Amino acid sequence: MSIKNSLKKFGKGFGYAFSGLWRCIRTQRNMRFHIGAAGAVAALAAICSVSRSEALALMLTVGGVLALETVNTAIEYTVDLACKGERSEKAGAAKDCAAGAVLVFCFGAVGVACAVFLTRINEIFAYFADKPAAVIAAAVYAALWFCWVFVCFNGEK
Ligand SMILES: Nc1ncnc2c1ncn2[C@@H]1O[C@H](COP(=O)(O)OP(=O)(O)OP(=O)(O)O)[C@@H](O)[C@H]1O
Repeated sequence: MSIKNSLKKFGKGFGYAFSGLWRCIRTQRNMRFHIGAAGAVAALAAICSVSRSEALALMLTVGGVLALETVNTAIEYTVDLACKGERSEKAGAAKDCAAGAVLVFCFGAVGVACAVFLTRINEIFAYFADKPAAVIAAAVYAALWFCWVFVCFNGEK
């Protein structure tokens, strides 16, 4: 295969990956929830000016949750394809186990977030206490997050 064709295929691979991610976002409420949570974590990290190692831990856990949710979606599609609409105990168990894996990682992510942010809770309250605009921005973010999770792309499979 020529280098030109190899490069073309390499580029196309990224396209397929982004298309998979976009499908996951459109079809999975949980994925949209995680993305909203990632935005909130990024904002809190900026407010608290976390250390480099804390930022690293947060980025790894956020990335892990999003990646695992994408794998969970792939497993759901594969199971649905294999079942062709039939119900089966094993199919249900496969989906439940995949969802359980995401849940375990989410518990870990919440642990990391607590370890980073709970020690700075006073700093966070102090930041919002004298900035009414920041409180309004947080409320608007929460409302948009809710719509992003429960209204956008509703019913897409
Ligand atoms: N083919 C199947 N056979 C048996 N149980 C299934 C099957 N498909 C799904 N289930 C059960 O239903 C649960 C939810 O399945 P899934 O994540 O596919 O969502 P859904 O039923 O399509 O609904 P939605 O995506 O709207 O939340 C699974 O975790 C599993 O327990």
